[in-house]
Parts: sequence; structure tokens; C-alpha cells
Amino acid sequence: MGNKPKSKSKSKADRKERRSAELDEISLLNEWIESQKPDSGSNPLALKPLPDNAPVGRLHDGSFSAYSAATKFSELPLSKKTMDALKKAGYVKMTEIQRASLPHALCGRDVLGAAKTGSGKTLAFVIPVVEKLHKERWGPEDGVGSIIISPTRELAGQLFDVLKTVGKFHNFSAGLLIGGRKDVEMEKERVNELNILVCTPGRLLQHMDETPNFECSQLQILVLDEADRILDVGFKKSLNAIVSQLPKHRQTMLFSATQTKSVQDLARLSLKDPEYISVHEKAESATPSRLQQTAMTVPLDQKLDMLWSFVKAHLNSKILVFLSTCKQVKFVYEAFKKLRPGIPLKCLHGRMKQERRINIYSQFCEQRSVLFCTDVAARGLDFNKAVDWVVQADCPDDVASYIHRVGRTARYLSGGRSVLFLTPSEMKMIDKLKAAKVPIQVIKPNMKRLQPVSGLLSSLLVKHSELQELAAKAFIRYMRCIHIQKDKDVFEVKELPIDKFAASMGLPLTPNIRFVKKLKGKQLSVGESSVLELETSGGEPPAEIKRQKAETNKLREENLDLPAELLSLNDSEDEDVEKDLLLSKQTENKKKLKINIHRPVGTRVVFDEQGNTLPPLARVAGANNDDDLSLLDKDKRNEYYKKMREELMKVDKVDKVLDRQRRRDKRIKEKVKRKRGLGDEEEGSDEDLSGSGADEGTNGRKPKRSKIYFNSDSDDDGETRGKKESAIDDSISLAEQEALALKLLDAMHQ
Ligand SMILES: Nc1ncnc2c1ncn2[C@@H]1O[C@H](COP(=O)(O)OP(=O)(O)OP(=O)(O)O)[C@@H](O)[C@H]1O
Repeated sequence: MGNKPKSKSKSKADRKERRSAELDEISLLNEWIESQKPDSGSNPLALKPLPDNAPVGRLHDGSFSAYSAATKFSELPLSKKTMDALKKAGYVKMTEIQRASLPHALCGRDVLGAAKTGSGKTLAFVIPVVEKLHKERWGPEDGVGSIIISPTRELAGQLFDVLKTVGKFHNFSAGLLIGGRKDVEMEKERVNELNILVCTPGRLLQHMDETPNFECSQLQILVLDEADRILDVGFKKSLNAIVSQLPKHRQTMLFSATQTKSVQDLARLSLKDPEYISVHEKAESATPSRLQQTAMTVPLDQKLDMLWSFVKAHLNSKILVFLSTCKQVKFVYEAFKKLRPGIPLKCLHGRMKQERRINIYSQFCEQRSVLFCTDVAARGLDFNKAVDWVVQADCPDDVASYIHRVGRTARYLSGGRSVLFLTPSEMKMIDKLKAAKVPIQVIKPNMKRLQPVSGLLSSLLVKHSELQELAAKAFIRYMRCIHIQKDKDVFEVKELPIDKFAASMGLPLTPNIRFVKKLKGKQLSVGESSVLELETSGGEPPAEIKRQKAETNKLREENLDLPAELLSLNDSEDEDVEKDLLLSKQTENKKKLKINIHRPVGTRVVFDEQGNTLPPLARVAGANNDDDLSLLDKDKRNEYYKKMREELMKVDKVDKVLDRQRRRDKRIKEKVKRKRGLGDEEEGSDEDLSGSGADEGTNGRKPKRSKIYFNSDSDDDGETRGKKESAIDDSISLAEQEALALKLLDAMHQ
């Protein structure tokens, strides 16, 4: 007790000493920064790097070292707290974008930074944010000093983590403000105490509109990560509303791998003589050099076969698969999960609850698995353990989108591979990519190794009625997505094999879609006039609204936090799909002979009353109900599926016996091989593949090696050849599965 006053005064003295040391440090840093400022417009990368062990900071003669030529963080005028945090996190040498932009940013200049994906842009803006507030001695009572805006919630979360790392020894308060969180009321109470906000535009605007006394008038730094995305049309209104509430006198930094140079955009942000820092502008490629990029032509109706084959061939990889809509992600994920490829599957899209999204994101960071996603995962995300493959199963909207998607692999110093599936009509994308310095190699897939999955999907859709609806919605959304794409050189609904595509998804009939019907009509009467014109003349919303709506749809797919007025534009999206589903029930009266060549091998071709060939399930539906459309009438459809399920159960019993026999034979074969000492390279039993969550290495055996069918796949080395051959067993089992599915279908037709 007696010591208490003493220790109190000691700690007070300590604090005073610390404060004075901090003030000394700040004044030294300011002096250093001011005296060695790089010239405006200069490129620090052009300077000769400081020699190793050169003195740093104040030199003997009272001058300061030239931090513009720094190559290590320790050579920069940074506070000890920041330096310690960087050291603790293992950051020593700077990347090019950090070397080029930090000297300008640290002396308070506006910066437009562009550098390839995975090149370390985050530290290039987080360090100046922390340093600026530190030098201003920002405290809780000063309110919001910095705002970092990200287009997606996941990316905002990741930026927040980097901020926590760099600010570890500082005393600022920081908050992550993103949509989808329930604790908005709690946020409202505390937001005014936060010094640094990491947020998505929608949530920030919500606080600006709804939170009493929300104040940004003292803002020192504004950062837009993925700036081109935030500045584009989808965010235009919200960003304008945000910027109008911020003080003009501030430092602004914009970063992206695909930077905007639009004067208009920059004017909106009131940038002052910004430093345009584009470290890779003269590089041979716009993408990381360690990234191997391939593309292949895949007819739309074989896309799922190809994707399935790819997944089956890379069971030991971490794969990110991009699809263009939430509905497709849901469908492909649910369907493939039921088919049990032998690797954990996950999905991520904007319609998922926030907690689930966070869980999936962190699981994918840790685990070898396949993540099916929309462009919600295209930008900025740095998945902890390297992603081996980025598969773009659907063509990206544009070159920028391509660059961001493939940028999820080959980050920092690691390598990675990507493959882009293009339908024959989308092949013009290759020229656009090449023109933008994307070194992509077009390869031919080995079609012999293609594992068809459409037959299996047909039978899945019979067994699981919810999948039928999902497939139909996915189909409709995909068509709409292509329809509203801006780039008509690449995306053209008219060029797509619509019926075959529907059949490839296992759909018994092609759902009718209003605009496709119109397009068909137009093809007959109007010729090649613009799609939007046609839509407008058909009494639909004018082109500008459609474009906005399209952009909003896209953002919703990415689950960006949109303000209410934008969301209202899009509220009808599900309704539209429902309407299209309803329309599917209406008969097309045109008596045109259409041969549906996409049918499982070995099934008879049967025509409906309009002369269309029908996939087997539709035919069964017709046979059962004397009406092709009965399949799309809800009650009749349920009744039909009930009947089919009963049929399936009967056939299943027979199949199970056959399957058990086959597995037993296989086990015996393996046992014999092992006994002969040849068993080492054998793949696991079918049980190893028995679930989408199946783990590798069970039974203490080596994990099953992937089967390679892509020419470019350098997994295909000598070492794996023996293992590849062992994977033939697997294709046999798939062929058998396919045969079983066909048998089922046949049984139903009888
Ligand atoms: N100086 C550095 N030393 C070591 N690792 C670094 C350094 N800078 C960044 N990294 C690491 O590099 C990876 C990519 O960094 P970051 O996410 O900032 O890239 P990016 O340029 O923002 O990519 P994208 O354009 O995709 O958003 C991260 O894992 C990060 O920790």
C-alpha cells in the first residue's frame, strides 16, 4: 500500500518520458521526410539502391539518408512502433510497388498506385495510414482520421487484418464496417470513437445517413482499394454521396491492379497533383510472371463435363472456380457435391449469410479443396495457403476481371496456374487478353479423357427435386448474364447452343426465357439490330435503366453493400427468374424440326408434337402425363418425381448389389497386387472418394493422385505417370456410374 503512490508517480514519469521520446521521434521523422522528399513525378525505382549497411536516418553531418532509394522497410522514415510490427510479421524487403509509392505517400502526396495482383499493394497504403495518424498524435477524442474503402466484405476483412498487423503496437482504435452484420446498432454507438474505418461503401453510407453525430470532418487520409471497381458505374452514386461528406483537404490514395486513369474519376475525388505510380506498366505481361495461363475452347454444353473432369483430375489441389452467377455457383456446387468427386467442395457467393461467407473463406484458406465462387472472390483476396489453380469456367466480363481472377494465385513470390474455358463464340476474348499483355496459351483439351457428367446430372435431378429448380434458375440466370454483357464481340446469346446447354445441366426441357424468345423472333424478322433496341421496343425498360440494372445485378452477385435506392432497381431479379420459369410452361407453337443431338448415348431419339427431340426425362414426363408441360406444372411435377423416385429406388437396389460386387472384386484385386509388392502406387478404394468432404491420406495410404488430361498440365511429369495410370480405375468407376445412370433412364423409358 505504502508503495502505491511511489509506483503511481513512477508510471506517470514513465509515461511522460515515453511521450517525450515519441515527440522527439516524430519531429525527427518529419525533418527526415521533409529534407529528403522525392521530387514530384520522380520514380524511386530509378534511383540507385542504398548500399547494404549504409547508415540510416540522421547522419554524422546532421543530414538524413535518402529514403527514396530505400529497398528495405528499415531504410524508411517510419516510427519504431510500425517498424517493430513489420519486423514481427517478417516483412523486411519491400516489393516494387512499396518501394515506388511509399516515399511519395509518406510525405503526404496523393497516390494512384497500379501494380500486378499479389505484389503487395496493401502495405503500400496501410503503412502511410498508420504513420500519418501516429505523426498527428491521433487519439480517441479526434474521431475518424482515416477511411479505407473496399468493394467487398471479404477484402475489407483482409485489409483489416493487415491493419491490425501493422498497427499492432500503436494505440489507435479501428473498426471493420461491412454489410451483413447484425450488430449495426452497436456499431452506431461506437463508430464515433474509431480512428480508422475499414469499410464497404454501402455500410459507410448507412452510417453517414443513419448514425447520429457521425463525423468525418477531421479525415486525414482516404484510401480506395480496388479503386477502378469502386469508381465504376455500380458504385457511382454511393461513392459520390460519401465523398460529398468528406473534407476536401486530405490525402487520397487509390490502388488497384487495373488502375483507372479517367480524369473524370479523379476529379470526383478532388485529387491534388497525384503521383501516378505504375510499376509494371513496362513489364512484358500484365499478370504475375510465375503464373502459367492457359485457355481452351469448350462448347457450352460440355462445360460441366470439362469442369467435372478437371476437378477429378486435380484431387490434391486447391482450386478456385469462377462462375458468372450465384445461381450457377449454387447449382454446380450442390450437384457436384452429390456426385462426390473426392475432394472437399465449397461455395462462396453474395447471397450467403455473412457468417457463412467468413467461415467458408477461412476454411478455404486452410484446406485443399475446390471453391466455386462468383466474382465476389475475384479481387484482392490473398488466400493464406497458395491457390494451385484458378479455373474460369465462365468467361470474365472483361480483361480487368480476368486479371483480378487469375491474380488469386501466383501471389508475392509463389507460382500458380490458371485455365479459362471459352465457348467457341467467346474466343475473341483471347485477342483482347493478348492485346492487354496477358500471356495466355490456347491449348487443346484431351477430349478422350473427358468424363461426361450430364447423364448423372439428369438422374440427380430426378432424385432431388430441389436441384431441378436450381438447375432451371441457374440456366436462366446464365442466359440473362450473357444477354446483359456489354461486350457483344464476345458475349452473344444467339451464338449459344441453348437447348444442348439445358440438356447438359440435366434439365428435361429447355426453360423458355422471354428475351431468348424475342431474340429468336428478331433473328427471323429484324436481323442483326441491337439487342437493347429490341428490348426497348418490346415495352421493356429503356437501355440506360437496363444497363444500371445489369451493373447492379453484377454487384449483388458480388454482394457489395449497395445503398437502398440501387437495390430497389434489382428487387425483381428473383421475380424475373420466376416469371421465366412460369413462361417455360407455355408451349412453343412453332412447328420446327430441332434435332437435340445432346442426348445420352444409347437412347432412342423421340420427338415431341412440335418436332423437337426430347431428353429422356422429358419424354418420360410426357409419356406419364400425356402432356410435355406437365413436368413444369408444380403438382404434376411433384407427382412425377415421386413416381420416378419410387422407380429409382427399385433400380437402386439392383445397382447396389452390382456395385457391392464390383467393389469387392476391386478390393481383392488390390489385395493381390499389394501382396505382390505392387500396391504402393495404388489409389485408395472407392470409399476414399465417398464424400465431398473426404480427407486425403485416410487408412495411412498415400492420397489419390490426380488424373491429368490437359496437355499443358505439368503435373503430368514422369514421376506421376504410374500414378496417373492407376487413376484409370477411377474413370472406369465413372463410366460405370454413367452406365448405371443410363440404365436407370432406360428403365424409366420402358
Ligand atoms: N514486402 C513484403 N515482403 C513479404 N511479403 C509481402 C510483402 N508485401 C506483401 N507481401 C505479401 O504478399 C502477398 C500479396 O500482398 P497483397 O495482398 O498486398 O497484394 P496486392 O497487390 O494487394 O494484390 P491484389 O491486387 O490481388 O489485391 C500477401 O500475402 C502479403 O503478405
